[in-house]
Amino acid sequence: MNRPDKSPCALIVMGVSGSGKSTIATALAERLSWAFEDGDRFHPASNVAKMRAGHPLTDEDRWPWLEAIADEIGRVCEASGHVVIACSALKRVYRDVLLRGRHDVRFVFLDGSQTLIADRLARRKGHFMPPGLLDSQFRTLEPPQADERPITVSIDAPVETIVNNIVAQAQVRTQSP
Ligand SMILES: Nc1ncnc2c1ncn2[C@@H]1O[C@H](COP(=O)(O)OP(=O)(O)O)[C@@H](O)[C@H]1O
Ligand SMILES: O=C(O)[C@H](O)[C@@H](O)[C@H](O)[C@H](O)COP(=O)(O)O
Repeated sequence: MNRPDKSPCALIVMGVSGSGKSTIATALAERLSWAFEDGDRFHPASNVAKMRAGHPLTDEDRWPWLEAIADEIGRVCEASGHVVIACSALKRVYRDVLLRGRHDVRFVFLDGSQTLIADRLARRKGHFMPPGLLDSQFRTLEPPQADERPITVSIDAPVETIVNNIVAQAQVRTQSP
């Protein structure tokens, strides 16, 4: 018998660079009155320097980063808190590291074409991640499968519409608008 799904204590907004993770996660956290965490802050400086120099990360680069985010999820959830985290979580094995077997964490997959995302990245200012790494991001991306119970939303819409679509699927309590 499937274990009943607990209402989530954490939502991980995932997708390739430029898909809108930080933007959507911030707006979603505000709508839900949950905490927001940008997964980028858990990177060691060496990872940021590597990406800034135009080199994709390897699995070995990502394990400590993913474990640090999983630790934060555990801290928040064990304290009965709630958090929206922006984290690319490109591969299924990365998502397994983040979950640590929990049933009260769900992934929100920001789904969009490479063309649309490249256009948005071309206009983004002041971020360390070069648009030239987008090809590598899509090559690495393993879209979540049905058994991962993702909340999948198209990014080809205004931010508020995307947030509404997430809330409608996530079965979370919201502040009255
Ligand atoms: N729904 C949207 N419509 C239009 N522009 C968006 C939307 N979501 C994000 N953006 C813009 O796209 C760029 C990438 O968004 P960002 O949140 O930085 O993505 P990520 O955190 O996944 O790298 C930013 O310049 C942001 O302002
Ligand atoms: O390779 C990865 O696993 C991801 O790219 C990740 O390491 C990086 O933190 C973000 O992608 C930063 O860039 P964005 O904020 O543009 O996603």
